Amino acid sequence: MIITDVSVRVFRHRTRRHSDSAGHAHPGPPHDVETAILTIRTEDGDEGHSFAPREIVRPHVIDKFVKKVLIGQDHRDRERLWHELAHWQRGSAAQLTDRTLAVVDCALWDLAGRVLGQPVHKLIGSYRDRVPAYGSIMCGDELEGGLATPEDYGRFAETLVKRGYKGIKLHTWMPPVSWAPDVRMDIRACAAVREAVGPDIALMIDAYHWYSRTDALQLGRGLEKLGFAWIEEPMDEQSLASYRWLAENLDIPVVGPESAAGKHWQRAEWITSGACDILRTGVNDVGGITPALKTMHLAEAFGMECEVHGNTAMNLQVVAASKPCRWYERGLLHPFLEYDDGFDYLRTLSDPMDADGFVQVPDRPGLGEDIDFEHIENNRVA
Ligand SMILES: O=C(O)[C@H](O)[C@@H](O)[C@@H](O)C(=O)NO
Ligand SMILES: [Mg+2]
Repeated sequence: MIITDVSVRVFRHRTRRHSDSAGHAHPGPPHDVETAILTIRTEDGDEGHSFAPREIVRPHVIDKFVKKVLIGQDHRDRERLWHELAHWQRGSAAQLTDRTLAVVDCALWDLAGRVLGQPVHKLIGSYRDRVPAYGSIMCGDELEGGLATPEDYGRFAETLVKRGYKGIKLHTWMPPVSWAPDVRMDIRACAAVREAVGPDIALMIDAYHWYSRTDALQLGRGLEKLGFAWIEEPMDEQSLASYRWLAENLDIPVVGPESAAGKHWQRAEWITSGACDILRTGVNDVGGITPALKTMHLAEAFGMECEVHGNTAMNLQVVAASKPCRWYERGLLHPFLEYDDGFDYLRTLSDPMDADGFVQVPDRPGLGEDIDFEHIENNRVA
């Protein structure tokens, strides 16, 4: 049970996803990227793993904070270890981020699942073994036949419905796209998708994240006419007052916060301030599975739904264990990319979706990732 080591391996893998200057993903030629795998090991030789960008688990962070809290401790004490690590954030000179808390917490949950031979959602106390997915489309671009026009979005949405999705979320155009942001273009893309898929598919938008209150209001009013299920992150989430104002002035549900700092404590403020109609959490956004579950319980206590940000095995485990959550966010998707090709360091998809739009939660132990350790060793860079 006692943790004896925390290690990081950095390896190279191929992808066609490229990040733009605002951090949003777009398709491009295949290229090599580096990813890290954090491993927590016990005296019994048991191991738990979780993936992260290499900077998130760089030696300074692992040696100065993570090892100090974890080494010599009982790996099953996730609640205490999470709080002890979180308390190091205040004095870390902003070096210990919620993302690092998340990768450590996920590796501890993975370890517990592997030791007991159970998927994480069964350890938590599962709610379901399969979850409905919405297709989360990448931000718009200026690629011929990509996501450059409202008609491109409409055509792609038709493809997603044929694939089985019963919900679709549009990330519309944002800088560095030369003419973005543009509320009218956002509404035109949403209208083209509604026209293409008909009234029975749930549609949502995740818009440019720095609109003014009046722009966000205009966008929301336009989406109400199209029967959209929610509007997400149309303004800077640091302004609670702006979201309270928007939620008061719109009928379409406002979802949030996704990127606002403060973990489940900040999400309590959004609920009590009336800043959202549907709450939002995400394992990487709030510091792990442990605080993501706390957020779910908050939402339930206030009679609210709570949607989970992002794909990946750890978010799927939270969705599977949570009644307040309606969807699994499967993406990001683009006409030029085949999402089901997965990653070359995982032997199988962590979130396989059937023709009816349901993702089957893997019954593999832990987070459920089918890790190809041979690929990792053969492509080690550190
Ligand atoms: O903002 C981003 O980097 C992406 O849009 C990403 O977070 C996306 O997954 C999202 O916002 N989903 O809700
Ligand atoms: Mg979002």
